Amino acid sequence: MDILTSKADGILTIEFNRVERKNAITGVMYQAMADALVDAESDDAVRAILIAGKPEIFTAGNDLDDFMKNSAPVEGVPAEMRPVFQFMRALSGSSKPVVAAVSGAAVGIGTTLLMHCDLVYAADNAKFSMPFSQLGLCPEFASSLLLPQLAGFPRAAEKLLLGEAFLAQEAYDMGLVSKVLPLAELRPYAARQAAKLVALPAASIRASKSLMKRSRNAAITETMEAENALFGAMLQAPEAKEAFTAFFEKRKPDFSKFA
Ligand SMILES: C/C=C/C(=O)SCCNC(=O)CCNC(=O)[C@H](O)C(C)(C)COP(=O)(O)OP(=O)(O)OC[C@H]1O[C@@H](n2cnc3c(N)ncnc32)[C@H](O)[C@@H]1OP(=O)(O)O
Repeated sequence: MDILTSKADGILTIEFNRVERKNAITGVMYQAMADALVDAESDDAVRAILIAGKPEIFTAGNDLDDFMKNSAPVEGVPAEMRPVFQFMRALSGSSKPVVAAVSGAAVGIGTTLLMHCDLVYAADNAKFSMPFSQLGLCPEFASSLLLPQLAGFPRAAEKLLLGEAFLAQEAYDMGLVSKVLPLAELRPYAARQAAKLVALPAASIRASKSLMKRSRNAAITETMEAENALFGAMLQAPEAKEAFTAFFEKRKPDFSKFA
C-alpha cells in the first residue's frame, strides 16, 4: 500500500509509503487520501488528522510519470473530479484539525498541502520546494495566494518563480511551519500535539478553525480555479513534456526553444 491509513485514539493517521519512488504521489494515492479524509469528516471518533511521510522523505510531489500518462483531459470527466482535486478539496475543507509532520524533501504539492494544514511540524532535515516554473508549470491549490500572504511577495517570488528550495528554519521564519524539531523528536511531538487536540472539546476546535479560515475561504476557492485552469493547460504544453522527460533522462531540461 502506497498510502497507509490508521485510526487510533481519535487520530486518523495518513502516511506516505512509497519510499522507492520518494513517496511521489499517483492518482491512486490521492484517491486513497481523499477517501480517508472524507470518511474522517463524518466519523465522530476522529478528532484530529496526522499526515506524515518517512524520516528521509515526506514526498517528491506529484508522480511525474503519472503527469505524463494520465493528465490529458478526459471527455465527460470534469477536471475537478480528478483524485488530486478530491484530496485537496477534502484537506482544505476539513473541519477537523490537521497536523503535518514533515521530514526530508517536501516537493511541489508536498509543500503546497502544508498551507492547508493547521499545525505543521518540520524535522531539521526537512527541505521544501515548489519547482513549478522549473517544470513548465505554475503554482497550484492556492499556493500563489497563501505563500505571498505568509512570507511576503519578494520571498514568495524566490520560491515560486525561481523554484528555490528552502530549509526548515527558513520555512519557520516564513510562517509555513509551526516548529522545527530534531528528526528523532518529530513524530512523537506531532503525535502528542494531535493527542492534545483530541482531548479538547471538538466543537471548540471546529469553531476556532472555521473562524480562523473564514476570511480567506472565498479567495482560496477563486485562486484555485484560476490556477487550475492554467495548470491543466500547462501540463499539456511542450515545456512540461521537456521538463518531465529530462527528469527521467537525468539531464537538465532545455527550454531555449520555447518562446
Ligand atoms: C499538482 C502537483 C504538482 C507537483 O507536485 S509538481 C512537483 C513534482 N515533483 C518533482 O518535480 C520532484 C522530482 N523529484 C526530485 O526532484 C528528486 O527525486 C528528489 C529531490 C525528491 C529526491 O532526489 P534523490 O534523493 O536524488 O532521488 P532520485 O534518485 O531523484 O529518485 C529516486 C527514484 O524516485 C523516482 N522519483 C523521484 N521523484 C519522482 C516523481 N515526482 N515522480 C516519479 N518518480 C519520481 C526517480 O525517478 C528515481 O527513480 P529511479 O531509481 O528509477 O531512477
